[in-house]
Amino acid sequence: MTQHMPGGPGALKPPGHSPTPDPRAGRSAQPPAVEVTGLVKTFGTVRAVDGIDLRVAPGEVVAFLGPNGAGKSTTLDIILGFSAPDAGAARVFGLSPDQAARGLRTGAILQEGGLLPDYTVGQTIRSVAAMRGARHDVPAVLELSGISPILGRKVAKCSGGERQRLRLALALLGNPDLMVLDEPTAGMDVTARRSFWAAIRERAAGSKSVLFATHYLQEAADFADRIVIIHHGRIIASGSVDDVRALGEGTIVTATWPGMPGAAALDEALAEARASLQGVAVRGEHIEVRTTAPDDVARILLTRTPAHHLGITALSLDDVFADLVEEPAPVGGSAAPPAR
Ligand SMILES: Nc1ncnc2c1ncn2[C@@H]1O[C@H](COP(=O)(O)OP(=O)(O)OP(=O)(O)O)[C@@H](O)[C@H]1O
Repeated sequence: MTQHMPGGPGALKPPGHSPTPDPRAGRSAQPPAVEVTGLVKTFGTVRAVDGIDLRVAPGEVVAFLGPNGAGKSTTLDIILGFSAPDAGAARVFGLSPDQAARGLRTGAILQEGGLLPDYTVGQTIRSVAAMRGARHDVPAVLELSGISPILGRKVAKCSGGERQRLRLALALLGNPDLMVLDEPTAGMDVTARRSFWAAIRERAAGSKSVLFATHYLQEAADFADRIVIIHHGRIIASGSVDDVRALGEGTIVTATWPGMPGAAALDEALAEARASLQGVAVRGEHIEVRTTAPDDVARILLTRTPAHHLGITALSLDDVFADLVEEPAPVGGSAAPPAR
């Protein structure tokens, strides 16, 4: 299933160091923050990226979602100039990825590496700031990243979440126009994740572009203007959270069935609505039915079975994501087989 939908980019403001920003200029007047066309990258027999076209507008925040091995990091590495594609091209603000990186227009958080274990956090920040010509930005970045309390700590002694915070500080240095973040909050607890995104938001504030890969669907829903789903090296869906959610077919009906005798009883009760059923799950007395005819299922449950406490909810983003990447989509996470 391949679905593409128009994106919903955030408000456009000219990048901070545009020489003569023209307030009348529309988004089309500037080159896209990212423009990737026909990108292909293979590793031996693995086609990691298989023809990706992607555009990120100035000021747009885009989440890259996909299962393990989908090709997210490979694509981001090409956009950052760390590796070259076998076919296709990537441009960043109209420049080659290398030129954009050298001109300090991009900042990045990568999944691994890049930190020297014997340096302290403070030494790391100061030396990268010096390399990027961004010493003036250090106080603001310290404040934004909330890393001041651990400036004297050796990187080797930092927890996973603290290292991610340090990577955030490094990515922010020099106030780049595009931040490319590869699973930036992996290993962070919920509070740290929230303050991480608060810092990115404060820096980005509608004028910077952010392209981030994540496995947290809620994070994508909360922070991105647009979600791009990649699978087997191809984009299979792109749009706002609502656009992506709308790709899912069906509705979830939940209820409590006192003394539930087993899935066969539910199957039998719903025989009349069988054609509409996409999955059923029974956990103790709790039942969940995924269906394209929620009203019929609700009526049957309430009038012909002991079921009560009925609820009808839309599919979650997780359900839709699971459908799109063709993994089994058990209703409500149960391993019960579909009722069809
Ligand atoms: N340097 C490499 N050498 C060989 N194969 C590679 C290399 N880099 C990536 N791959 C393969 O390319 C495919 C895509 O990998 P990639 O890291 O881009 O996926 P991903 O979507 O970022 O996955 P994850 O969510 O697990 O980080 C995988 O099959 C991976 O094993």
